Amino acid sequence: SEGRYGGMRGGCYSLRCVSLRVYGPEDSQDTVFKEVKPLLTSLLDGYNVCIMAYGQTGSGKTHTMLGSQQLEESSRMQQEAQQGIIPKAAAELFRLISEKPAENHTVEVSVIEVYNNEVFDLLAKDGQGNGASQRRDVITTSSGSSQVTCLTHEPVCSAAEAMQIISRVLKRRVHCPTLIHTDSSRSHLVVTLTISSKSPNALALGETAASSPCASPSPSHSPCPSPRRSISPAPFRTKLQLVDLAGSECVGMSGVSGAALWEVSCINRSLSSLSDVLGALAEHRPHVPYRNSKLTHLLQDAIGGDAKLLVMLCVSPTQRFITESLQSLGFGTRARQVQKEQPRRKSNTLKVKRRER
Ligand SMILES: Nc1ncnc2c1ncn2[C@@H]1O[C@H](COP(=O)(O)OP(=O)(O)OP(=O)(O)O)[C@@H](O)[C@H]1O
Repeated sequence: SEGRYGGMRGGCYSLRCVSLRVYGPEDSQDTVFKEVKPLLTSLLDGYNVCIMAYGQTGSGKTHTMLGSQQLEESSRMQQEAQQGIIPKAAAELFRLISEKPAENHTVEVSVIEVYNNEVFDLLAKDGQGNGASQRRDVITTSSGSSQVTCLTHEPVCSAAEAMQIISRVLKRRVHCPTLIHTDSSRSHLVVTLTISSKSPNALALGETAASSPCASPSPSHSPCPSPRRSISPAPFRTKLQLVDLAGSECVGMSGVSGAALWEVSCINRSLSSLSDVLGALAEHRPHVPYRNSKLTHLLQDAIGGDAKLLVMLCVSPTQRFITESLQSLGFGTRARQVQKEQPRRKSNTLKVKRRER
């Protein structure tokens, strides 16, 4: 098979591993999504969920997470079949919500890019109200969780609306052609769907959700700089984090230079920090170096916290990339060695805390 992925169409060029399962080139996006789907039910049951795609540059992470973007002339059904995990998960989430009592759940979307070890809010607007990504800080709150300050959250009432917003800002994500991949993403992308669920018995202790975002369509912002404590009844919130990591790459093979070389070095360093964090968690080390990179600080709760985490490994089937493939499989092995604490239900957590008061 060919050694380059960039620009090739029609076939499948990656192996995608979900949990202990391996998907080959003949497996469709729908088949892969079937594995992911049951996790989404957990969101409405009160759990945080994170789905992350990891692999070398050009191995199919964006294809897996977002899907094919070159299908303008194909039918709606073909387009839907080619969608990746993000649009399919958004559709499934709203389908699940439609089965629940009306107006019990509201959804907000936020989109973050981690580029050159800086966090950018892709939904931010400038002083004139025009879309312009803004740099943000990641902080650790008093409860020990990580939070992006002043992050823009846009309320959405359907999967189509969520995808419209995401597609609009994806144009701002940094791309650069390399010898391996003509449209290579140079940043990590984190799309978050935050679900606020009404729970009449719950008292908010820390995070409070914006009230009925669809009734008031203006974007809200996360607390700036730290969350306020409230004792008024409030919905509990769960997060679906969908992460398309930038690809690990060997500088010699990608043939980049100048500013692009600095990008590669930032990508490789942040991915190696992610691997170090997994190593520290797997070995139960007392110190986990979350703060060694913005990426790991940002994803701290998903990697080491109480979220349900699914890592999708994208691996090239070609012999030319055997070293990179082994490195990716090593990353997957580390991820599997992490004994995460039992995922915690947000609704239960609030009720337990309430009883303790
Ligand atoms: N399973 C697949 N089926 C069909 N096409 C695929 C598949 N996996 C990857 N491709 C194609 O291969 C090319 C590279 O894939 P993609 O952009 O997803 O790589 P990537 O891992 O996100 O790369 P980078 O890290 O450099 O951004 C794209 O043209 C994509 O459509």
